[in-house]
Amino acid sequence: MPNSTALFPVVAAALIDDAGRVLVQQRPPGKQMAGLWEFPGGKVEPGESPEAALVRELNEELALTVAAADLYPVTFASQALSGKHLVLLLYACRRWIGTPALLDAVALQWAMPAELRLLPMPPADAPFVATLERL
Ligand SMILES: Nc1nc2c([nH]c(=O)n2[C@@H]2O[C@H](COP(=O)(O)OP(=O)(O)OP(=O)(O)O)[C@@H](O)[C@H]2O)c(=O)[nH]1
Repeated sequence: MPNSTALFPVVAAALIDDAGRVLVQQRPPGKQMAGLWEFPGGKVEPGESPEAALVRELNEELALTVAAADLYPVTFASQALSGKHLVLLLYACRRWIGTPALLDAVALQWAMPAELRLLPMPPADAPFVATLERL
């Protein structure tokens, strides 16, 4: 019989500014992977499309207004995480309304993709950095 592992869908955005920098945020204490730098995003709720989830998360976490049509699929990661199986979908986004606000994370920073290599990030994100460097 095949193993049944619950899929855990998560969406994340590489917000890219005019200088080619990408926004990352630092996870707060008390959350899983606290202190690590990640792409803004979060879990896809039941009944939600990935794009709708990311539009919602960017508004909840950063107070940004983003159109689903401005989210471009880039790549994904697939790995076991805490007894479930994480499927992490990365989108690129170059258009949004507003200025990123610190509503959920402890810190935000804009970094060139090559600079992301210096930041501690969740294991699933490491291949994303190489992909963003090639974008
Ligand atoms: N947002 C985000 N989550 C990531 C990334 N990489 C990665 O492994 N994850 C994992 O994906 C999961 C996302 O959960 P989350 O806690 O951010 O989601 P959420 O905002 O919906 O959570 P909450 O409602 O519990 O606060 C976490 O286990 C997180 O560690 C990433 O780059 N961005």
